[in-house]
Amino acid sequence: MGYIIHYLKKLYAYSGNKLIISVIGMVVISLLDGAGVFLLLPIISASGIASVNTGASPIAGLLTFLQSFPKALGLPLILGMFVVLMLGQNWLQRFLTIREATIQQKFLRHLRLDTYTALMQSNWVFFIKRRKSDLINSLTTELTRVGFGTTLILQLIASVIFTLIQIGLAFWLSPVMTLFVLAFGFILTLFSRRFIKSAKSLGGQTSELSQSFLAGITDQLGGMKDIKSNTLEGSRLAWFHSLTQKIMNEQVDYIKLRSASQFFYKAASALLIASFIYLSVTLFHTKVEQLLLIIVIFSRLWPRFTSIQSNMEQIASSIPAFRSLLQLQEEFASAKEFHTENKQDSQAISPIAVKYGIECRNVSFRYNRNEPTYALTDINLHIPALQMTAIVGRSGSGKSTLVDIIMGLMQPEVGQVLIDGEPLQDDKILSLRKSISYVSQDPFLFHASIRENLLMISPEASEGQMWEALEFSAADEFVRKLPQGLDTIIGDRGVRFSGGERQRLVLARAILRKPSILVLDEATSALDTENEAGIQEALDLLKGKITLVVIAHRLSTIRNADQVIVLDQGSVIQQGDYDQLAAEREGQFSNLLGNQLVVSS
Ligand SMILES: Nc1ncnc2c1ncn2[C@@H]1O[C@H](COP(=O)(O)OP(=O)(O)OP(=O)(O)O)[C@@H](O)[C@H]1O
Repeated sequence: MGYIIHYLKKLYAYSGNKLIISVIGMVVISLLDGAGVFLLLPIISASGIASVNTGASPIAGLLTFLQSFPKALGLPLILGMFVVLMLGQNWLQRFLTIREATIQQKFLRHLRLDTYTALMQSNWVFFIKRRKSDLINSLTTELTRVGFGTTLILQLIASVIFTLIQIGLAFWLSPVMTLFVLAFGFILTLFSRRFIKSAKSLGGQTSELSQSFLAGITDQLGGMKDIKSNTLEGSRLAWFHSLTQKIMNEQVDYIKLRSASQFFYKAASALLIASFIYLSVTLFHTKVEQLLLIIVIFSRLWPRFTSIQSNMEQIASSIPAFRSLLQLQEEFASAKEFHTENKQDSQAISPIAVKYGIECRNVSFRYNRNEPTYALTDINLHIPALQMTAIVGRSGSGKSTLVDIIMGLMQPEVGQVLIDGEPLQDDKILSLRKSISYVSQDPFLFHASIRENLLMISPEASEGQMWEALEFSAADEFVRKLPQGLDTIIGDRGVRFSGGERQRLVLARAILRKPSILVLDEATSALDTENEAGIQEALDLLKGKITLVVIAHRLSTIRNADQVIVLDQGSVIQQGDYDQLAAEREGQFSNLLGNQLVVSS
């Protein structure tokens, strides 16, 4: 329940007085509806269908007033009042429906924006610990369920207000009968708790199943080539069969539950009305006009009772979604990377110009603090400004982890990173990030044109600057050959281009930003030797102008590095320039070099 109250408070904080006005509108509608019911008596009386004793009725005054009119005028007058009342009520209802829908949609958008902004502001560690598909599920399915749940709560509030006002009117007419009906309603509520509990548990299953469904589908679409080439279709289909069966069963169970509760309520209502009329006539000797009004009120009220019950079941089933979204938002809050108050603040932070260099002092890092294995242990190194530093080592030796720490994407568990002697923290991280261009092992391109991909990183770039960047990364030739040139749309994750072409496009994008630090993590691994040599020459021209950090498996690409750092099992085992390390016969570097010469010969 706490989760729901949290979102209701958010809704109130967001929509404020608009929500209060809506609630007041609901009260007015309920009162108008009640007034319409009360008018039934004068209608019956004035039409002469039945003789109604008006003496005991709370609206006796109105009846006496109407009786002062000639008979021919009385009925049209009262019917006219009835029509005006109903029109007013329905107009107000329409107005409120649109208003509520607008509040709800705006709130849903606000929720989406809030959540997505928090996601964007979370640190990198948050993302490496989370399954991507779980995040997608939370941002789509769960968030929509929360939005829908909030709508249901508003409907519930409307129903409760309507019910309370109608009960008040009924109480005014006949306290004894009303208490009788309320006692009956109370007993039913006790039974309804069972239904609500089951609905909540089914809602939990919905969350789990939709999470597994999305995770599986995302995995399989990502690995389709492996599935096809290794004939794994059968086992994947078996998984799909079993999961869809569970989803189907869960949905059917939910419908069964809801229809069972609806049946229970409707059966109870038939029983109630029968015993109610029987008791009214035999025991309480209720007057005809009172009985008539109470029957009308309760026959309208009972469906509301049922809809309250149904709303509560639906809300209960969406509680797990409320819970998971709230937990996610709490995780976002604790993973917030920068505590700059607003966009202007973060825009005001300018890129850093590294003068002397970046230093790692006694840096150790573990991905999981509950496990003993360190990805980096006691790293001490210096990356001089405006020079090229290469990081090499066997697969899994910690190269990417080291670069992530240097870029401030992850914080060391022990030790610190210093930029020109100052610790890398808070605003400094953002400053550093603004001066870095990073190209990863798996280059990412947006599903947009080449031009848009380039402009995304440097909106001011001219056509000439874009071609210059493409020339730098040896991509100009193949882009020129494309019929649409710069306006060619890059397919999903760049599938329209080969791995090497993608790498070159991403490199062009990185260089277009005019970074003062360029970090290349296996950024040329998919290139042929000719293209790689071209890029090598271009990088050599950057020496002395920007700080270059290059991770490379292919050691030929780092021949001109000013400094080479060799990592092994998370520790620096060698450090020096290329020729010096190549000359250390016992060192791992000459070993790696020897292996590559054997492979390439
Ligand atoms: N997200 C992660 N969670 C847990 N452990 C990780 C994670 N990423 C990397 N590791 C572990 O940290 C160690 C260093 O990994 P890292 O990716 O830095 O190595 P690398 O030298 O860049 O490897 P490669 O050359 O294969 O890219 C490895 O043992 C790896 O299993």
